[in-house]
Amino acid sequence: MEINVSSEIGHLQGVIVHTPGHEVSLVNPELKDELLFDDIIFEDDARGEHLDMLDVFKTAMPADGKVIEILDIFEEVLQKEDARAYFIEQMVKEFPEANLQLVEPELLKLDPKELLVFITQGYLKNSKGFTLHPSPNLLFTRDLAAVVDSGILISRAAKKARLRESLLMETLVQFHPLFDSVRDNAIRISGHQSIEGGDVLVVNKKLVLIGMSERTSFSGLMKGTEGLLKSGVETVLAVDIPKQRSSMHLDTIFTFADRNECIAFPPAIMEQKNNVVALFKDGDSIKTEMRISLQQALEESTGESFNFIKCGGEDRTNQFREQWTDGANVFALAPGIIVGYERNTNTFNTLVDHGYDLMTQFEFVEEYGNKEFSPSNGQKIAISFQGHELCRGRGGARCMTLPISRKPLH
Ligand SMILES: NC(=O)NCCC[C@H](N)C(=O)O
Repeated sequence: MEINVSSEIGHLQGVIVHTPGHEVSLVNPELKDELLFDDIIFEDDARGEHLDMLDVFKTAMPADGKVIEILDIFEEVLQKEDARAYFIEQMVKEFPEANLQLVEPELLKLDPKELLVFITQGYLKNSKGFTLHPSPNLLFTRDLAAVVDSGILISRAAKKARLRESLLMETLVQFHPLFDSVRDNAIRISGHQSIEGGDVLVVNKKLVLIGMSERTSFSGLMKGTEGLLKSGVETVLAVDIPKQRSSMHLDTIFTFADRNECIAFPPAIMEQKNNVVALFKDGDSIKTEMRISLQQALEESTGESFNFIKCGGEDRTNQFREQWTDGANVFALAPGIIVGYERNTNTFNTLVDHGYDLMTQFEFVEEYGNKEFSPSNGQKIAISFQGHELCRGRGGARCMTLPISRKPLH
């Protein structure tokens, strides 16, 4: 499969996901805040909801489309002794407080399956009492990297609770053949810098948005921008967003639904002024220019107009409630074909006002499950799926997906 994503909405052909496993059952109420979950979640239902969501993806994708479970490809990588050694070495280095050097010889002896248990659940067989915290946020594969055109930017998580996922992604890119074409030019963020994939939105191959958020530091943003500008992107729009839990990434308050159509959380996007800086290449350095708003910046950079649909509709309380449960975090399966949590009813009603047909996940699978889904030009469908457990991890459909291949837009 060719790695290529040149928009947020091109027909999905390849996506990396993680269906939640036992690691989510290891989040206890005492630890949930440190582990970035807002509640404890029920594993069986979360898994069922996730698998149902994947059914929708598979229904909408072309016959040769691929939904890839990240632990499947990571297990393949861990068959290689040098990959196991590399990953363990990074873990020892990045988590000095965990004293992993004490169990390094045992870690090196683990078979791939046992190592996966250690990575996801923190549990080390035969080493009594030696545990790390689990990795429940692996569910949000979006934040591990961003494919931009035919390159990849590997995230470096801002929070310790997610840093293990960054090492996993780095190891995947280093060792899995899926990433052969992007390995050598991958953009990497080092040291104390941070950037997370939920902050990176690909408008087109020349234009990328990066959120300056709770999770993406200024130097992480600049380093990411430098790499993107070298790789052929012409403009990065840095979007300053509130640094807070409810909007920890740009994609929690802003996503693309169709050509020139987005869903936005009004208070943090539509009602902000002078919150966007355009970054371009200027010889060997980077030039900056202020922009009045995200809408103006998008329109000026593309020469096209954009329609911003309000997450939660007109009512203020609904805007806040539905942003909290990821109403603004939709995932596009194709231009105008989006999925989002069913519970965000006001957002769905607003989408209907903007010409979307509403379908539940079951109606969509029933209608298109036995035939190839080829979206016609101008067709708009908003597909709702149930995620009452999933949404307690504080992420929506876009957060749970790392697209690696989308058809180019014409
Ligand atoms: N792109 C996203 O917004 N991802 C959601 C991440 C949720 C996760 N519990 C976190 O706090 O990192």
